[in-house]
Amino acid sequence: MLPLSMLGGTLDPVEEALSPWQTAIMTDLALVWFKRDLRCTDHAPLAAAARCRSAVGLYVLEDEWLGAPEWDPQHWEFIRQSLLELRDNLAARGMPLLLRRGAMPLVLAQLWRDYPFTELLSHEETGSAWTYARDRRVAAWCRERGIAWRQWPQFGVVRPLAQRDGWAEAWERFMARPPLAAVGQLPGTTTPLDGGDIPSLDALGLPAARPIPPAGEAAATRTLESFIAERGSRYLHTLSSPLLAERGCSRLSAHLAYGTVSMRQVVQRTRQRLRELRKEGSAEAGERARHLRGFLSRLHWHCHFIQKLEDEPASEFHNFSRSYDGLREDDWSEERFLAWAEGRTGFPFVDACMRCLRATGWINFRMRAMLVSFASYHLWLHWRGTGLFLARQFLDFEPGIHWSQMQMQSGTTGINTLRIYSPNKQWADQDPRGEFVRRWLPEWGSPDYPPPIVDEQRAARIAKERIWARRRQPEARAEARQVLERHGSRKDRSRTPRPKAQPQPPTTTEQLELFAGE
Ligand SMILES: Cc1cc2nc3c(=O)[nH]c(=O)nc-3n(C[C@H](O)[C@H](O)[C@H](O)COP(=O)(O)OP(=O)(O)OC[C@H]3O[C@@H](n4cnc5c(N)ncnc54)[C@H](O)[C@@H]3O)c2cc1C
Repeated sequence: MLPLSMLGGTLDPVEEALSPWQTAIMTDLALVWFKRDLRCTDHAPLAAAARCRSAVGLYVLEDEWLGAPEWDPQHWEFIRQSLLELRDNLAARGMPLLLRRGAMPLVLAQLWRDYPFTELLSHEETGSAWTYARDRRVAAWCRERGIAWRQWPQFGVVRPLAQRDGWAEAWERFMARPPLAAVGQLPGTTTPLDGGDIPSLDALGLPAARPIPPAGEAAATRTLESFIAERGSRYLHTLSSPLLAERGCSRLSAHLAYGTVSMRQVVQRTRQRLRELRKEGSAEAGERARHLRGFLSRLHWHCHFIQKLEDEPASEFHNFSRSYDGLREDDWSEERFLAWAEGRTGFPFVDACMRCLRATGWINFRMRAMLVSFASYHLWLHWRGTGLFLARQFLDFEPGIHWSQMQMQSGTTGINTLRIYSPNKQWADQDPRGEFVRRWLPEWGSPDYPPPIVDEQRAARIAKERIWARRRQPEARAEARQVLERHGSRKDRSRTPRPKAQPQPPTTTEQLELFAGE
């Protein structure tokens, strides 16, 4: 695999990613492999394909993905709708988009017989373990045939990253570069190739998906524009409430996860709006800008979290801090898990959040954190099992963010502030009139609604004691420093090394914020 990093420098990103000999052979047959980058704009592989003698697009519906434990029908439905639009957009530019189903690299081998491509062009992918393994197979297959596989980063994720220092500066350089305009004309091919159907779930014999929001590049642009122009004007005030966040958050996560918009487009559009607001100069403009700056910092987090999985792929399966191994592994209870997953724990706000998520495929950050905190602390369930279930519920499943967040909210990173959310305090804060609970939990207050599955105070206290027992150990403290060195944001670092007195566990179970500042 060629280590092509576009971070840094001032050249055109496509040229910059290619050495002179590579540029010289760009007159050959190219195959653009679309993965989680279903767009025409700011797409480096497509821009490179525009310079080739012939180019064809490919999307592979992989059997391995369909069988993965994190897969859900809604994921394919979003991709399918995006592909339908992408195929039209590429056809208008003269390039066919082929759809194939099967295993990689077998699909490539079959296609290569009819269309002997010399270049495979794609974005880098930081995905689940099976995608790393598949990419290694594809790389070997390409190498054996002398096919050049060129990959470009699509976020501010650096491959390979020697160390975290300087990462934020690299992110900034990447985001500051002008997005690549949508290519005007693509070379296409004269070889007759079967386009292949973009199959519905029904045609695949798979269960129907829950309703999803509009997919594709045009919908991503509309969503971004409505947020920047109007919906985001009170962003920070709406973030935490499941009632307000639905409209007040950007709702771009699925678009970012499937690449129907690039992170750089979102960052630059936000910055453009910030410049306009600065020119306006009014107090109202200043307030709007404050909210958009809060949004901008979350875009940075997106890549910060994905970088963790890029640097430590095993974090999908193992605790970031191995000192926490064995903490919950033997305590899985299918009964507690099902009560949580089906929204019948007897904690109305937890259950309403779960029902909302299951119906819509989305819920805001704070409620995701509360759902995981409740499962990991009060129900003492291991994050891997609950994380797979949530991955299926989230339309926006993004492995790098997901597994890092699952571990953060379960207290196994060793470096983050631990929060045990009190479900009842969250309810009082975020849904004081009970509107959200009534909407999603119609049986609440009736005899059909179950009593609490656990004693909240007691369960939180026991969880706290168990975590503290680990966290206090010298090995855990030593390991935390290593995790911080490898994965920590350098902003965190300025808060971290303060020598502190031995901390004492708090006595309240309200929104426990343990180890703040570690
Ligand atoms: C346990 C858990 C699992 C999560 N799993 C995912 C996931 O699989 N995919 C995913 O996209 N987000 C995940 N998040 C982060 C966050 O909840 C969602 O990104 C956000 O709710 C999506 O809605 P939005 O696009 O309207 O967000 P906005 O608030 O409008 O944020 C804009 C974008 O910034 C990024 N972002 C926002 N918050 C975070 C965060 N805390 N960490 C990293 N990036 C962030 C996302 O790309 C998001 O689309 C998870 C959070 C938790 C607590």
